[in-house]
Amino acid sequence: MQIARTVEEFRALRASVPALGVVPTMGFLHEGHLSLVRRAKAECGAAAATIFVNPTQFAANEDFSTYPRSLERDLELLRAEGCDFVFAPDRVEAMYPPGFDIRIAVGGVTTMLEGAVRPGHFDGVATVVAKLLNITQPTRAYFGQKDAQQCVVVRKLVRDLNMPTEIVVCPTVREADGLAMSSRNAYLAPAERQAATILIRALRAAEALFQAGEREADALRQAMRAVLAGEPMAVVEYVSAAHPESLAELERIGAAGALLSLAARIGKTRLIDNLVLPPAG
Ligand SMILES: Nc1ncnc2c1ncn2[C@@H]1O[C@H](COP(=O)(O)OP(=O)(O)OP(=O)(O)O)[C@@H](O)[C@H]1O
Ligand SMILES: CC(C)(CO)[C@@H](O)C(=O)[O-]
Ligand code: BAL
Repeated sequence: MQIARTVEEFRALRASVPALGVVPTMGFLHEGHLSLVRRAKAECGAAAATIFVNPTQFAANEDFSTYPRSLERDLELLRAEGCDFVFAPDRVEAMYPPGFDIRIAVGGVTTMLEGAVRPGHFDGVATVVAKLLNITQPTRAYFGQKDAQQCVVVRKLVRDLNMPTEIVVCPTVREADGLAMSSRNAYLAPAERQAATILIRALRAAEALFQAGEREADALRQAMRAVLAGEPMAVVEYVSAAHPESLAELERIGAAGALLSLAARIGKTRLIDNLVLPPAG
């Protein structure tokens, strides 16, 4: 596995393979990230991961400075997966040199859900993903369904800017008790870790209602809220039953299916999760 610490170093590595699958990450890797690397390697022949905790997607009150970091361990895990290349910029200035003055605002799909709670977050994500895709020039880039709105934003970014990379969205990898794997789970104290399963339990309650024939979106949102209310440690930020592409809140679940999603704080830790209700037929 070869490690590039600068854009120039990565470009030299990129030129050595015909096709490349790229997995953008912020590091502190877990099985969710590794599942993406495995798929990139299987589908493209060569795989690369990027590791960069991007300051521009964190608001001033968020956890940029405390975000967990573990480069040596991450590199070991990637090596064990047969990852070919890693782009891990050695300083923030490698991505944002003096005079850097561009922000990409993707528009409509960034205003709700995560975008409403984290203003400016998706400008930071879209800008850094555009840079990472330009730097790594992937045949395909792999993202996790856990960050569902991010997937919608990235697909739109690539489509609207005619970027020649195919975006692949991969299933959310979960712990045995259903908790979606996330680097931020490391913040949870043992009692909080237990309480955190309330997110997937709320989503599954709404999914079960849907499977039993319920099509009123309000009933599904209510079902999620009711389950979340049973966990005193959970402070709910939003629950949503939205159109899977426009992310607009639905009145009824129609032929397109729906994205059920939610965000809650457990103590100081902010967690998100979602489930997709499939399209009809
Ligand atoms: N449980 C998971 N299953 C599948 N993919 C995941 C999972 N968790 C994260 N990913 C994906 O890995 C990529 C990098 O995510 P990131 O480094 O932010 O990790 P994270 O665990 O989501 O961290 P955070 O705690 O910041 O949400 C993203 O495309 C993300 O959707
Ligand atoms: C896509 C990403 C690597 C951009 O910083 C980040 O938002 C993430 O890890 O999901
Ligand atoms: N996994 C999405 C990155 C973030 O929360 O900033």
